[in-house]
Amino acid sequence: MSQRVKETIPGPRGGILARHLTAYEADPAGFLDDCRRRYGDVFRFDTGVVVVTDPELVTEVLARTNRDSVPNANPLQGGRFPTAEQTRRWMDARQLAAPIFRSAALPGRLPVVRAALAADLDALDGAWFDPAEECWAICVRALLPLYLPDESPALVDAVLGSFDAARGAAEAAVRVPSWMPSRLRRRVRDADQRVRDTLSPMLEAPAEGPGEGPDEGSARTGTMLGHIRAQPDAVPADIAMGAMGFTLLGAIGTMGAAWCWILYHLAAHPDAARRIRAEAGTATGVDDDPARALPYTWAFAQEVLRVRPPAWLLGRDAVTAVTLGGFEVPAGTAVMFSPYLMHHDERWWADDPHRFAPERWLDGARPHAPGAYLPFASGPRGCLGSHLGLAVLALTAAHITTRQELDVPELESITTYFGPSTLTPSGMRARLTAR
Ligand code: HEM
Repeated sequence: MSQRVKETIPGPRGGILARHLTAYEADPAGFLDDCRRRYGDVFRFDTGVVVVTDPELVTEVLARTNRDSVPNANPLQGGRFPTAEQTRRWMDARQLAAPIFRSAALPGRLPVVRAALAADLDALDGAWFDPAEECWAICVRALLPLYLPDESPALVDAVLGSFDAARGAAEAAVRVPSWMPSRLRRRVRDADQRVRDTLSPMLEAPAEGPGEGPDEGSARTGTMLGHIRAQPDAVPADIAMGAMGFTLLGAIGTMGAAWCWILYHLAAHPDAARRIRAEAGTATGVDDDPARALPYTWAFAQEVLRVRPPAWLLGRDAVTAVTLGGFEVPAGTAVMFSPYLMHHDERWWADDPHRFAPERWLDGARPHAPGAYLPFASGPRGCLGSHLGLAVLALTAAHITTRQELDVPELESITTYFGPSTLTPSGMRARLTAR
């Protein structure tokens, strides 16, 4: 990499987007890939927006998050950067929540997740549904037993409401980032408040009953609520709220979208589905170590996240000027990167990245250049629940193939929607019927 700081980042004057919005919207990934071929691995995309497509540089940006960049500013907060104090408190909440999601903690937790998932999948029996509508609630209900000892329809509703409001606002923000209508802002704020109002009494109530006392707060088996209560020092309310509410909210969009793509690829690759069925039908120790007990199913989930990474476009906002690949990137620039693009770039993959091939993950060797597989991002703000997320996807594939028949008609007419926050299948109908 050249150490020389070049003066301008390549790309047309004034940026690409203003004059090519229609072409971009028609095929966002193809358009970005075309820019990459034309301008190189660092190109100027729009005023104040730079796209980076080299995995080494992307890894560098992600590793420096919280130091010289922050995750993209939220237009709902007027596009302001979080303050250093806000970031510090979120990192405290992350740290508090982390033991619940660690892979070593899965054996104690996976049975409840699996049971919740199975109940929802079985409840769909015989009905036609659009996975891109059902997936969010299914994921919240699958994760909720990790948070609370009892069911809480009120929290499920509040979390889904908040997620829905944020998603609606993200769609609108694509076109009106700087003057987000106040109606949308209010809707998001109200929905967010409902989550807080639902969670606050739970966090404030004295511990009582099974699953809530300090004994149940063990990092191995307890719920997030028990874990927070078991802390030796009282946890400040905003940090408890972050660990309880915002980790759950952070999971839904990506988990839900990935869940849809699992169904799609099971239907699109019947040979893979048969192999998963055979593996899951005889597997033992799934709750202890699903990656080891279900190696092919796990590889299938990894491959689904490769071909359809839900977070297909991510970014960081530079809070200080940075040098990237020899270019000077001024403070305030949004540095974007696309896991989707990197996952399909022949330069970074040992075998044809355009082929759906779970086997590429099986022989233990990494099938890609370092940093080229990023479904969970990386660095200090990477995904907190990556192992759990993969486990939920593998368990979904295992349950469906062993217990249900999956029908997805007209596969060829299903398209990929490159949304502002996630990648989802569009025009998909599915039916699960008990075997
Ligand atoms: C297959 C499922 C999942 C995928 C593909 C996924 C993907 C991601 C990605 C790409 C990010 C980084 C976003 C960025 O860099 O701006 C992220 C962040 C996050 N994820 Fe996941 N995720 C999944 C499941 C989960 C689960 C199960 C949880 C926990 C219950 C979770 C909790 C979080 C949280 C809290 C963050 C925010 C991290 C921060 O800002 O510090 N995710 N996820």
